[in-house]
Amino acid sequence: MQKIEILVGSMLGATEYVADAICEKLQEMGIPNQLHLKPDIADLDRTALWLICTSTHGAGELPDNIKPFSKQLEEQHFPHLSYLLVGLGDSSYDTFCEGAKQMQKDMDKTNAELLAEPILVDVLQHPVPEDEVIAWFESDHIRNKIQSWLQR
Ligand SMILES: Cc1cc2nc3c(=O)[nH]c(=O)nc-3n(C[C@H](O)[C@H](O)[C@H](O)COP(=O)(O)O)c2cc1C
Repeated sequence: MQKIEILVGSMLGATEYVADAICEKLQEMGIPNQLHLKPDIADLDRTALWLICTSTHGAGELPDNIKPFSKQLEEQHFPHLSYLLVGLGDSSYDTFCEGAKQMQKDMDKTNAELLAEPILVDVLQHPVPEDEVIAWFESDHIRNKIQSWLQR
């Protein structure tokens, strides 16, 4: 069966909580999945759907644990790969969710297909970001996208 690879970029753990919540949801749905807390191209299944969850740190930078993966993407070509993107950030920074936006640019360059509009969660408005992300994940729009990907 098709699987979902969950890639996490997190500095302080908030995005990891979000990824854990998605993992639980996928378990309930009976969809095989794997969590990657230190994403590395060599460990990832390229036939899987990738769900990339990342926060932003520094001045609009990716978290340290996912920076090497972003670098690895420079040499990749993924014309058959699909992915979803979840960003966490704080709107008091003028570099709101730049990490997730950077990740989207990196993935775009590989020719991977972004399956749906990314969700960018403002932790200032939503102190429990996993609630927002799970609502997005369970929306008809995202469920339908995942179901049609699974049936490909
Ligand atoms: C030192 C520091 C720098 C940050 N810089 C940004 C930023 O440039 N843009 C943004 O949208 N959020 C920024 N944030 C907010 C984090 O992205 C937000 O708190 C997020 O929930 C952290 O998730 P994590 O615990 O998974 O790393 C920053 C937070 C800290 C502590």
